[in-house]
Amino acid sequence: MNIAIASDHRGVKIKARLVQSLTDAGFALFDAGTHTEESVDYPDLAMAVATRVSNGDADRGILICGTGIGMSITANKFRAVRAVSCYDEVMVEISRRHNDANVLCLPGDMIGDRPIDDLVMMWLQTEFDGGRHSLRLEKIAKIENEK
Ligand SMILES: O=C(CO)[C@H](O)[C@H](O)[C@H](O)COP(=O)(O)O
Repeated sequence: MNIAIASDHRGVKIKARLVQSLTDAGFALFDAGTHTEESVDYPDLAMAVATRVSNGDADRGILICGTGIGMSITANKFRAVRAVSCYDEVMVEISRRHNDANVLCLPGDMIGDRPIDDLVMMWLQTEFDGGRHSLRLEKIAKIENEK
């Protein structure tokens, strides 16, 4: 699985930890930055990841800002991107099983030093349920195509 990852200055430490653990776990990662705590604008980083997910260069995207909200607002502007902003276990799992979410946006300010690897791994490994949920995703795609 190819994963594109990026953060703004508020998520840069968590991104560094995730890059290490996901690489150790054998995932192919494209790290779009940022690499320092110097202030940057989250739309630039979200665009770098969402473009790759949208055009198929990445299977999944992971974005981290202070809340995850700015990243998800931006990423959802891109065709075929289904970005979710959550880090509670149930929400993360359902975002895969029901919504086939392909971009996970995490809140760096709330995570702090807490371990996040298991949650991200669960998101990466949980399959989409399909069935009735596929029909709903088709409706979302139709809205996107008719815009
Ligand atoms: O997009 C956000 C809020 O929804 C993120 O939390 C950003 O990281 C935040 O807005 C950046 O704010 P800063 O004061 O410039 O660090």
